[in-house]
Amino acid sequence: MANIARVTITPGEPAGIGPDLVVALAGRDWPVELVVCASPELLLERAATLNLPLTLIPYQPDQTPLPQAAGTLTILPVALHAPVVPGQLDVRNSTYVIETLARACDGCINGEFAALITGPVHKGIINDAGVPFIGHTEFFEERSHSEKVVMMLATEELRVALATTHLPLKAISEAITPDLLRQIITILYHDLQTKFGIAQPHVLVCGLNPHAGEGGHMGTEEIDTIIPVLNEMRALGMNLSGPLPADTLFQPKYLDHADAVLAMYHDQGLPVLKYQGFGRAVNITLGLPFIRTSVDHGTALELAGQGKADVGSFTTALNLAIKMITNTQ
Ligand SMILES: NC(=O)c1ccc[n+]([C@@H]2O[C@H](COP(=O)([O-])OP(=O)(O)OC[C@H]3O[C@@H](n4cnc5c(N)ncnc54)[C@H](O)[C@@H]3O)[C@@H](O)[C@H]2O)c1
Ligand SMILES: N[C@H](C(=O)O)[C@H](O)COP(=O)(O)O
Repeated sequence: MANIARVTITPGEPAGIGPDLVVALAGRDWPVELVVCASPELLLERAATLNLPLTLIPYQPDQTPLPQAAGTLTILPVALHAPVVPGQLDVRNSTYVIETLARACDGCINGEFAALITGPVHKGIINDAGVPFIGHTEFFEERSHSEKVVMMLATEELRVALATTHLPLKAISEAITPDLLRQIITILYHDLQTKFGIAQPHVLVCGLNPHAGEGGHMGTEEIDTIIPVLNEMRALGMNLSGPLPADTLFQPKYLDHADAVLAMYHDQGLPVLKYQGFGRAVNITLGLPFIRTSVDHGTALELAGQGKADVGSFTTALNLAIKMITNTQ
């Protein structure tokens, strides 16, 4: 990396394991500056609870970024709205969570930060506060005025992107339109090339229905929508296989010759990915004007403040963001 990059981190839900994981990140040196958008009191309290050393360095945007030394984090303060008890959600802190995401996102859009790494939020409690919130992916899409973004989760061995994200099952068929598929495939293909350095990606595309529709006898979305769009995109030079039956494509025979799988919906692709690599997978938002990676798990409220949370996915998310910064420099 030519210059030291400055990346920003949001710990997510304050009552969850996010703060534990952020404090744990300070257990080693990092080659980038880690600017955490969070309450300083929250991080110091969680470090004390976990008996981990932590010194917070005030964020100074005008200073040249320095690599983060073990035992420290750089802090961009965001005030809590209520005291935090690990494991106990408090609706009053929902807007605090949104404020951390907004500040970090805006800093990425204006070039202040080279990447954003997010800890887990609790979607339910944010909505309970009256703030409509589907997920980080959709929040950053809207805030950055991106036309469309793509959720992709990845381990060292497998990448799974989603055509639709946090939708109820009954809404999925209608959501999979030719325009959506064209947008998703274009972004996936482009970002595999530019952010992952794969010159000619090969993507396996799942069907929507059992047996990829069984020739139209178990659903017609493949014939009506997916096959025509894949043919169109192949004519543009993209290496796409499918639509393949989702129950049998996740085997080495197919995966060994592919760079990513495109699943039609959340629980078609993510259970396979998380079975294969939960705890070391990364959630990446493709199509944003900045790099955003995240953990593969949720808030795990029952583990907060106990020293039992595995920091593997957060560490992998940060390492991948650093690699992506290098790939795009
Ligand atoms: N990145 C995110 O913001 C994100 C991702 C997934 C879920 N969520 C949210 O998290 C909340 C809880 O979701 P859930 O219960 O379905 O999933 P969860 O990931 O919080 O928990 C699922 C299981 O995995 C365990 N687990 C999770 N992370 C762990 C870690 N780092 N170390 C050890 N064990 C871990 C939990 O103890 C639990 O048994 C929901 O509100 C959901 O929307 C957020
Ligand atoms: N769909 C993600 C998962 O299952 O891991 C998770 O809910 C996080 O999504 P966002 O990054 O959009 O919040």
